Amino acid sequence: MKSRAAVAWGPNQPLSVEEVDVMLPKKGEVLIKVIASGVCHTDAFTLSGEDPEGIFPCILGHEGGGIVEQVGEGVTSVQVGDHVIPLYTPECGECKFCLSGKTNLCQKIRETQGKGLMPDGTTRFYKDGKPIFHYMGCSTFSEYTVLPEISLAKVNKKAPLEEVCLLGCGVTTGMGAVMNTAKVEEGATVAIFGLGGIGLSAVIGATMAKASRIIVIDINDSKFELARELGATDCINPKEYAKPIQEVIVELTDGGVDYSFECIGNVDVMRSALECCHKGWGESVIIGVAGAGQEISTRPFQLVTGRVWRGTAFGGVKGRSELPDYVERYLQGEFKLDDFITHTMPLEEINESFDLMHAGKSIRSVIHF
Ligand SMILES: NC(=O)c1ccc[n+]([C@@H]2O[C@H](COP(=O)([O-])OP(=O)(O)OC[C@H]3O[C@@H](n4cnc5c(N)ncnc54)[C@H](O)[C@@H]3O)[C@@H](O)[C@H]2O)c1
Ligand SMILES: [Zn+2]
Ligand SMILES: [Zn+2]
Repeated sequence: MKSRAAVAWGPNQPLSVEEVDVMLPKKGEVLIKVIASGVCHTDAFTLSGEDPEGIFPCILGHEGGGIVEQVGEGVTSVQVGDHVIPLYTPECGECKFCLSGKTNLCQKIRETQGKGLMPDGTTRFYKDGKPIFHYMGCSTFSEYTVLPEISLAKVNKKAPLEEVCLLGCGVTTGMGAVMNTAKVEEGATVAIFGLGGIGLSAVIGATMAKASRIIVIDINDSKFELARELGATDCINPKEYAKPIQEVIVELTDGGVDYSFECIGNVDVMRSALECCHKGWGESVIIGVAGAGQEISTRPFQLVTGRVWRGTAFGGVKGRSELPDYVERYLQGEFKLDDFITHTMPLEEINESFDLMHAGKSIRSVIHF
């Protein structure tokens, strides 16, 4: 079938909105009509050519909300008309990782997904007979897209897909990192580096966890107003200090914070985030994705003296079994999503969303199909 899609023909080129052919879903696959998709920094990262897994041409987008249009052979967990959120971290429920109960990193289709292909090793997108690759198993910058059944979370139809699409990546990642990965407890002190969609969601998570102090750090002052509204208690711009920002935070907090979160993808900031943690117990969680080949460093003594360094993908959330509950909590008013949506636009204007992101003017742009 025909579909409008924003095709990334190569790194560092604007996306090209055109008509592509989408093949019908095969065994275990589902065709969905995408209603809305957020634009995440990870899309920009891949488009920049810095992502070692980036394969072109591809259709980017991984923060979507859609409606099941057609199911392939053997699909039983979703049916036509169901509202779904695509998952770049699937949940098969039967691989070693799913069965461990210790991680959300299902590996069932990892190999083919990383190559931009469906589990059978082929693609469902073509242009003039030429294959176009999938992206993160989602490719939500297309009006129609095909996903494996295990990569779909079925959610409450009452939730507006134009908003809960953000739960497909950014908001869940930030909130989950705080509540699931770090398990921030009431009264804890928290530092959050970077106030994009991820960092601001971490602020929401910290507020929900009743952290006593939420220190946010960004080089763009314009991010502070919303951060404060969401519960940040101290806003710090590192540009205003001559000394390393970790020293500033350690002084401010009588020895360091209980938890810190890096939501930028900058390895130097990752070091600051670890070193602003309290001796003996402080934990730092890396969320940001650094460029290919980059490495983190610190003095091992930082860890010997009790600090913990860890990372998280998709906030540690198991998509099929746990994401629907995030949607319910949103519907019950526990947190808002419209605060994050600074811009909406049709697919035809998608390149503008990348410009806004690079200029630091947006938190999230959402594409409406
Ligand atoms: N681990 C995961 O599962 C996961 C999921 C989604 C996104 N990510 C990654 O998280 C990161 C953040 O994504 P986003 O969409 O929120 O990005 P974004 O670009 O919207 O926000 C980044 C923020 O960091 C600030 N910043 C940049 N350099 C800084 C510095 N040196 N010190 C302080 N602040 C600085 C920017 O001003 C901006 O406000 C990206 O690296 C993205 O790839 C990870
Ligand atoms: Zn993302
Ligand atoms: Zn699995």
